[in-house]
Amino acid sequence: MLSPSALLVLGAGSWGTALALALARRQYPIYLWGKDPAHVHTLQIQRCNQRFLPNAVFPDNLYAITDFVTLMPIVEDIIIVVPSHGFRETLKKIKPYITKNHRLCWATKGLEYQTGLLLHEVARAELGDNIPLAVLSGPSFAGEVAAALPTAVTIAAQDIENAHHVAQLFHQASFRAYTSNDMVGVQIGGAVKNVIAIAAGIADGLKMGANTRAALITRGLSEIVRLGIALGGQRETFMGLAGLGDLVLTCTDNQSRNRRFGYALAQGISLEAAQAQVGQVVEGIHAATITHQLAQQHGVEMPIVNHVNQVLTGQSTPLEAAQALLAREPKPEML
Ligand SMILES: NC(=O)C1=CN([C@@H]2O[C@H](COP(=O)(O)OP(=O)(O)OC[C@H]3O[C@@H](n4cnc5c(N)ncnc54)[C@H](OP(=O)(O)O)[C@@H]3O)[C@@H](O)[C@H]2O)C=CC1
Ligand SMILES: O=C(CO)COP(=O)(O)O
Repeated sequence: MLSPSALLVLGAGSWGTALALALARRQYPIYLWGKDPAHVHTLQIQRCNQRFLPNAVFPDNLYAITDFVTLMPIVEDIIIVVPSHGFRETLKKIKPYITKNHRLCWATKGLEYQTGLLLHEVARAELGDNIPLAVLSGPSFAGEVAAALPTAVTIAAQDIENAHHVAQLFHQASFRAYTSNDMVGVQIGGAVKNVIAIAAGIADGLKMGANTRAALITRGLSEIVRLGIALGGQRETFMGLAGLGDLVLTCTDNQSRNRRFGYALAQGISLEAAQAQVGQVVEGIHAATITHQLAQQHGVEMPIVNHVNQVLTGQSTPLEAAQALLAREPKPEML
C-alpha cells in the first residue's frame, strides 16, 4: 500500500484529537479540523488539546486547521469524529468537495437522532454509493489512546478490502486494528453499549454492587445481540471488540462519560445537571430514545434500554427503573 500524502480528521474533541495523535505516530501529515475557530486557534498556539487531553503534546506532523476545503484535493482518506448529532451536518460540509478519489471513515458512536438511521445509511443518503465507507469502533478511551496505551479496535466496511486499507492506516503496536465486514453489527454495538453504560452507572450510583453490574452487562449484551441481529448484524460481531469489548469497558470504568452520567442521575440530580457535570458529549442519551423506538419497530425486547429511556424521559426515577427491572417475571436465560 502506498503511504497516503495526508489525512484529514474532522472533529477536534477528545476522540478526534486522540485518533489524530495515533495516526500522527505513523508519520503521515495529519490535519485536524475543528468547527470552532477559537478552539482550533488554542490548539495551534498550545500544541496540545488542553481542554480534552491536556497531557498529549502535538508532534510536528499534526496540524490543527479551521478550513479543510483547500486540503480536499490532496487528501484521500477522511475520518469523521464528530458527535452523532453533527454527523450529517459534517457530511453536508464535505459533500461539495468529495470526488471519486476520497474514502470516508468515521469513529462516531451513535445513530441519527431525528431518523433512527445508522450512520452508514446517513452517509449513503448524503454522498451516494460511490465513496468507500468504513467505521472504526471498539473499547478505546481517548485519554489512553492519546497516551499510546495498547488498544484494539474493529474497522468495518462492506468491502473487506476497504476495511483492510483503513486498518493499515491506523495499525501500530499500541493501536491494533482488526477488520470486519459487519458495519451494522459494529455500529449497533457502539451505539447501544452507551445506553447500557448509563444503566451500569445508575446501578453503581444506587450502590447495587458488583453482581448487579455483571448482570447488567450480560443481559445488556443480550439486548444488543437481539436488536443487532434484527437489523442485519452478525452474531459473532457482538462477542468481539465492538460488542462485548466496548460494553465491558464503558460499563466498568469511570473514564466513560455515559457511565458517569448514569452515576450522577442516581444521586437525584436533573438530566441537565448530570450532563453539565460530565461536560462532554453523552451519546447514550439520544441513543436510548432511538434504540427504544427501533426495538419497538422490530418487535425486540430490550427491558434495560426501555427503563433507561423511561428515566431519561422523566417517566421514572433511577430507583423506580431499577425496581421495575428487578420485578420482572423469571424466564429462561436466552440471548
Ligand atoms: N472520547 C472517547 O473516549 C471516545 C469517543 N467516541 C465517540 O466519538 C464521538 C465524538 O466524541 P468526543 O470527541 O469524545 O466528544 P467531546 O465531547 O470530547 O468533543 C466533542 C467535539 O465535537 C465538536 N462538535 C460538536 N458538534 C459538532 C458539529 N456539528 N460539527 C463538528 N464538531 C462538532 C465539539 O465542539 P464544540 O465544543 O465547539 O461544540 C467538540 O469539540 C462520539 O460519537 C463519541 O461517542 C468513541 C470512542 C472513544
Ligand atoms: O466509547 C467510548 C470508549 O470506547 C467512550 O465512552 P464514553 O462516551 O461513555 O466516554
